[in-house]
Amino acid sequence: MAKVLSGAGLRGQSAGETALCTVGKAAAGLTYRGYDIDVLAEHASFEEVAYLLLYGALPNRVQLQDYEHKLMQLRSLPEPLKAALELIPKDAHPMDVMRTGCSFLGNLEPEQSSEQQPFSGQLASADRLIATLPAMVLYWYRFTHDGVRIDTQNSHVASLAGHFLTMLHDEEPSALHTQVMNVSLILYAEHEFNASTFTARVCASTLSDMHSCVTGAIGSLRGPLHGGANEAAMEMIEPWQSADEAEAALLTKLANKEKVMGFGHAIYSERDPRNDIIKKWSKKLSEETGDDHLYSVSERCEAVMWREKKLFCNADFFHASAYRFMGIPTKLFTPIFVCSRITGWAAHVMEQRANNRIIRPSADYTGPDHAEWVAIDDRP
Ligand SMILES: CC(=O)SCCNC(=O)CCNC(=O)[C@H](O)C(C)(C)COP(=O)(O)OP(=O)(O)OC[C@H]1O[C@@H](n2cnc3c(N)ncnc32)[C@H](O)[C@@H]1OP(=O)(O)O
Ligand SMILES: O=C([O-])CC(=O)C(=O)O
Repeated sequence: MAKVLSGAGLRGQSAGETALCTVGKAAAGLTYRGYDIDVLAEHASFEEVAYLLLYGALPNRVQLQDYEHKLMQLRSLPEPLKAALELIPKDAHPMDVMRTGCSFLGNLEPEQSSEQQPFSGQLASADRLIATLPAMVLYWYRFTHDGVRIDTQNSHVASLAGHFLTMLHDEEPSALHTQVMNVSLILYAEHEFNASTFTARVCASTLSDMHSCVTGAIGSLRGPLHGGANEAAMEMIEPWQSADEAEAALLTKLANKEKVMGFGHAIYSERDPRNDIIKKWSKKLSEETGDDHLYSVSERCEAVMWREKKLFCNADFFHASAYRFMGIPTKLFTPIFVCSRITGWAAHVMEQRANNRIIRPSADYTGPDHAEWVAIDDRP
């Protein structure tokens, strides 16, 4: 399943060790701490997966209840953070809001660390970010778009999946929507040395703080070649009213050598194991909402891309339609990825710190051998 990897972008080079995740390994595929992604998506809650990644093992019933309770208690945003979020303009991108929110929280509640106990507060900071990142983006979104100041504590909704949708829609989601959101958060939680996680690890390797690592990672996730692809995929498919229209438009894109967002992967060669899972849920939501074209447009895109280019849907493509069926605005798609991947990022930061050496690769120099100094007045 893994590609033959070579060339630029550090592709195919091991940049360190991890016990958190396998991606594209023969006979292993995608696993979190040894647990298969299909099994986790079928049986686990996002909170269980977060606990597994951060605390090292699946929680028992009491540990899970305690953890859920703890995350619920941590949901409130400090007043100065709310005030800062209210200053961010409505047309800002929500990923930039999250980047600022994370960084601002780092000023208000810096990660605890001392000479005697370096990074003693790392788990507390990670849990606080898991609990507040959904609130940060939705507090800002609802304030700037709907003129309301939402209650981010939301103490009657236990799951983070339900909490997110409740803050967005002002009503508790259906069991189906809570389940799909829960699965989505599990699928996005962790993926080895992807670009944003590697950003976090590089930052951690300088012995920087958790909020700096996560702020940097949010910036890396934002781009359309990484997490931003779920939004770009939605923007692409949204105007297409039928599968035939989608096929014609896609063929034109390919003829023009355009990149098609939501397809291809740096590591997987034939399939992204997360796609089958989210695709199944997208289909279910399409049936539930009475959708008459978005799912069939998406399916046709998948067929055309495979037929023409042997390119397959990555995790992002069917997330686009699934989120749309749940009434989630496109610009909140990548922020949901953040709400999930914070678990993987924080686990990697802690893993890097536990066996650290500053990450500092070399470069192949391609500039001039020797340049003669020219006085400023003599320069062309
Ligand atoms: C959750 C995630 O972050 S998953 C990734 C989300 N990103 C996207 O969906 C963006 C679209 N996809 C891409 O840009 C790429 O497939 C990436 C960034 C994911 C991986 O990049 P790479 O590892 O460099 O891709 P790879 O080496 O397989 O590319 C091989 C060829 O296929 C082409 N290709 C790869 N993906 C696509 C695509 N989505 N559309 C069109 N052509 C593509 C490349 O342009 C390249 O062609 P070339 O050799 O003529 O230059
Ligand atoms: O692994 C990657 O390069 C990108 C990806 O799918 C992820 O981060 O989930």
